[in-house]
Amino acid sequence: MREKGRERVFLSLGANLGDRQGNILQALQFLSARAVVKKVSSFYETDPVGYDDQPRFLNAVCEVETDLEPSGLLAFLLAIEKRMGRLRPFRNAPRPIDIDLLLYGDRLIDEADLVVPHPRMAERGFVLIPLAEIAPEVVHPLLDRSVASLARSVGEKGVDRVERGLRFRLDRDVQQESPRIAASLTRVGVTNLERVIRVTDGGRPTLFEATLDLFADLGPERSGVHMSRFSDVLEELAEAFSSEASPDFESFAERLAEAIAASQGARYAQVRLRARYPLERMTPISGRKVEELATFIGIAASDGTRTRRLVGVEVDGLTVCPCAQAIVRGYERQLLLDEGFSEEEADRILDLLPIASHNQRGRGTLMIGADEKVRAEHLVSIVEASMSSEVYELLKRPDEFFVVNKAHRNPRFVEDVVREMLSNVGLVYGDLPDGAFVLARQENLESIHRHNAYAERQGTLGEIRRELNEGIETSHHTSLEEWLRGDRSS
Ligand SMILES: Nc1ncnc2c1ncn2[C@@H]1O[C@H](COP(=O)(O)OP(=O)(O)OP(=O)(O)O)[C@@H](O)[C@H]1O
Ligand SMILES: Nc1nc2c(c(=O)[nH]1)N=C(CO)CN2
Repeated sequence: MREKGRERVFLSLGANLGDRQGNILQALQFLSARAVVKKVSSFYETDPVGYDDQPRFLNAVCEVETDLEPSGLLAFLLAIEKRMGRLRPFRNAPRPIDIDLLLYGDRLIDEADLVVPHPRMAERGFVLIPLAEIAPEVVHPLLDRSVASLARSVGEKGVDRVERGLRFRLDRDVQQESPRIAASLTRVGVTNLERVIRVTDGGRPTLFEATLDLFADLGPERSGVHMSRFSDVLEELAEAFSSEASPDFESFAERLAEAIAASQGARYAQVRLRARYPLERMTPISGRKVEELATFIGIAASDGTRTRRLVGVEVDGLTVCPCAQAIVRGYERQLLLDEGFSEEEADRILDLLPIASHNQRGRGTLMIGADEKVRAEHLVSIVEASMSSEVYELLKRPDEFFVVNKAHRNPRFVEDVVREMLSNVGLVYGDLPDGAFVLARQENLESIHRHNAYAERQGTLGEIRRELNEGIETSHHTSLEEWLRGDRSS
């Protein structure tokens, strides 16, 4: 957004010596050191005006925002020209770069070394045609005519729009050639692509810094995917999304997977997205509002006709080791017996008091794949309820005691946490079909070891329900990849 009262400033750039495109881009880069370049027109190849016996020009126009006053800006432009090797052997001589100040808001300046609007702009097609492209409605303050109208008057003769790019001949499309070894590949693509994406959460558009992995499959007959198309599709979609109502991370991933399948001509495309999401929470005892960040995960896969999607979360919590707690309890019981307490008294005392153990930060992951909408915020609560205790960024003393006490009353191994998650999912999502998918994972950063403890269950809700409700062990655990690729009716 333009700051209130800030004037729109337009510059023209021209070059007809050396690497003309490189020179204009270099000048724009230098300009960015003291101004914000808001818009740049296309590049135009133009007939020389004034002194004919010289090479054709490359011209462009840009709009900048700057806090430099006109005289300071002119000095800056001249300094850039000089820095880029501009000599002035005679008027209208060929030059690696020329930067003119066309318009500075509505200001009229007529000084010895600066005239604004630029005195010759209204008769120059190489200025007006690119200017009309980025600011047709702007009015020339002396002539009181719009740029579009001035451009129409001078016409486009001798001003030809050119594509930017390095000149090279693409004789071969290497990615489309046959590979030496004809094996198909399961997933090929880009990982760790970082982008700011916009999600309209409840009508309010919010920016998220997301990390994306984008994949397509590759047939045995093609040597490669089109890497650049992955991010092309992403940019287009990110733009389209900003104007749409209430999509979420999973639908972003879903549309992206569909667009990748189409753009790559792939039979299978997969998108994995992670973003940090702020959650408003309340501390347990002091009731203070705190904001916490959880990791939201969106995964989608498309075969061009059908798309499967998952929503997931990754949440940190606290787990207390049941094994160490049992050892401590046994030790304390003996101490009490040695002090003369009866067995009954010792057990009563130990039932009453919290028992020490080692505890650690655990990372729980829960993902659900279904056509039905599943809210990631709800999954956060399921994961937290499955550990010994949830954790908080900020705790007052009574809150701290609450967490420590709760955790020691609920000792859990990684296996317990995963099983709790499965049971809680069964409880909360009784209405989801058997074909829905669940991944529950817990990794504990053990405090008394250097290694981590890990447990995981993947499977369809049907498989999990058969075990939980009917006690029938399912020998096959449908994996995430299988579910994403396969038939959901299982
Ligand atoms: N609006 C303006 N933008 C840039 N330079 C200007 C402007 N008004 C006056 N000048 C003066 O013109 C001088 C010569 O400029 P320059 O050598 O770039 O001219 P040119 O590009 O060859 O010709 P033209 O001015 O017709 O584009 C600059 O040193 C500057 O002081
Ligand atoms: N086509 C074209 N002709 C010119 C140009 C220019 O940038 N493009 N600049 C000039 C002096 O500023 C003189 N003539």
